Amino acid sequence: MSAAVFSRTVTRGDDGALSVGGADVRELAGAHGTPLYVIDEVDMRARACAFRDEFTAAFGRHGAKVDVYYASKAFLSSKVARWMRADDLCMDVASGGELELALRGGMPAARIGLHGNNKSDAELRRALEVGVGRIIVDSFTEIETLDAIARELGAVAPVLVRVTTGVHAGGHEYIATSHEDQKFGLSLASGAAFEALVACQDAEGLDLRGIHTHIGSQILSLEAFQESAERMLGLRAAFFAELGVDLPEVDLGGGYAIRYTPHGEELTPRDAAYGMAEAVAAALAKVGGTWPHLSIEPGRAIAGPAGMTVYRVGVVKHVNLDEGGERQYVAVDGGMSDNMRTVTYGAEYTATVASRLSDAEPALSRVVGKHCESGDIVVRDVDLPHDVARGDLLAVPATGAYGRSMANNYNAALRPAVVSVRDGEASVHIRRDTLEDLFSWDVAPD
Ligand SMILES: Cc1ncc(COP(=O)(O)O)c(C=O)c1O
Ligand SMILES: N[C@@H](CCCC[NH3+])C(=O)O
Repeated sequence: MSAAVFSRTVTRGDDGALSVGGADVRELAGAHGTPLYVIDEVDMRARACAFRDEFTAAFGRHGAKVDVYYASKAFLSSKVARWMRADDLCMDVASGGELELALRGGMPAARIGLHGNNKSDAELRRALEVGVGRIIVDSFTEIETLDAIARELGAVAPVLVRVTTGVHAGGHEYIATSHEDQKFGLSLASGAAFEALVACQDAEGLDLRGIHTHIGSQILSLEAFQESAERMLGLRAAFFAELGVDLPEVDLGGGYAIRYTPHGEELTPRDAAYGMAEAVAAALAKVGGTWPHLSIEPGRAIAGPAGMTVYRVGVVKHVNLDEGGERQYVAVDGGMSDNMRTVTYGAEYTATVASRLSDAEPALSRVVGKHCESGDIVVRDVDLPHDVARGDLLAVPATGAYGRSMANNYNAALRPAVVSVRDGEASVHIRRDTLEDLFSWDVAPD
């Protein structure tokens, strides 16, 4: 078993079966069906608390405050919102739907930040009506629109301006978000970010609280975060120099890398916290300014390692390779409908037989789904025992983030359930789609 990749309560029993949170995966699969996303509650909440505590301690040494906003796009259910509220985190939502789920779970609106590069009028209005703590404005159009809606409602919208710092970082082009040529934010280099700050400062319906940046996702390098912190504080210092306004808040986004495979690497909350606190201290020493109230937005690093997907093996094929040798194709009962990350970003995962021990020879294997695409791959390369067979359970670790939240109904697939486990008890967060769900979306002919 790839112990380093599975969540902290995962163990393998004498009969070879995995258990998580004190529950046997065979029983979980029997009770809830497969594919099944299983969240280790202890692990996920420990990760959330580690970000909270390490950042509080690292920035506290400088007398500064930090809030941790869990980036709910990684995985959201109202139960998760309840955990985050109980563990004193705040929450980042990226749509009206995520906002409603966060509120449903009891997350106080004042602890919610609303993101989005193209928020609708209805989303902005709703955010103001419920009183979200911050709206991260992403364009001049949004600044104008939000100002108008706020004034119409007799409200003042607390805003941060999303800044594109030009730092290129992230595990894949599609998840890098702070280089110039992409859709998010307002450019630091072109002066658009500065101009947006002035526009927010001048708008009667807006209360300019500060600046935000998110450089990308699955980032290992502290240097990228350090560079972005320095550029952000430089912008804040320039704004102070020109307008005499000391922006109180700076949000440095999420993006901390996790380990997906035994040879993968991660950026731990501790290394991230102390690295970033030192970076902010160094930047302030260089560009000047008071310590702002900081915030960060980890998503993947809280939810990802805490989750696994349990599949049932259906068909196993052995295929000859051009270069010699063979590959074992292990087809499971899900695929690109429950894990879009392999096909979208070429993401790497690992897998293990979860229902028994095997002393068969390892075989070069590829775990594939049941969809009508040859790119429907869950795990591109992994050693699995040569006797893996129909009926076995397979567990793929580190699928807690961007698994269920990016799941889809391709080939009219029924999206899997999500359960969390703790002390042997399972709790359903999201139930499996049913045929009735499919029929309810389909408008049948008269
Ligand atoms: C604005 C913003 N904040 C936070 C995140 C969370 O990123 P991650 O899950 O990599 O921590 C994202 C997604 O990349 C994002 O777009
Ligand atoms: N969905 C992406 C991360 C992008 C997050 C949102 N900015 C992933 O699975 O890696």
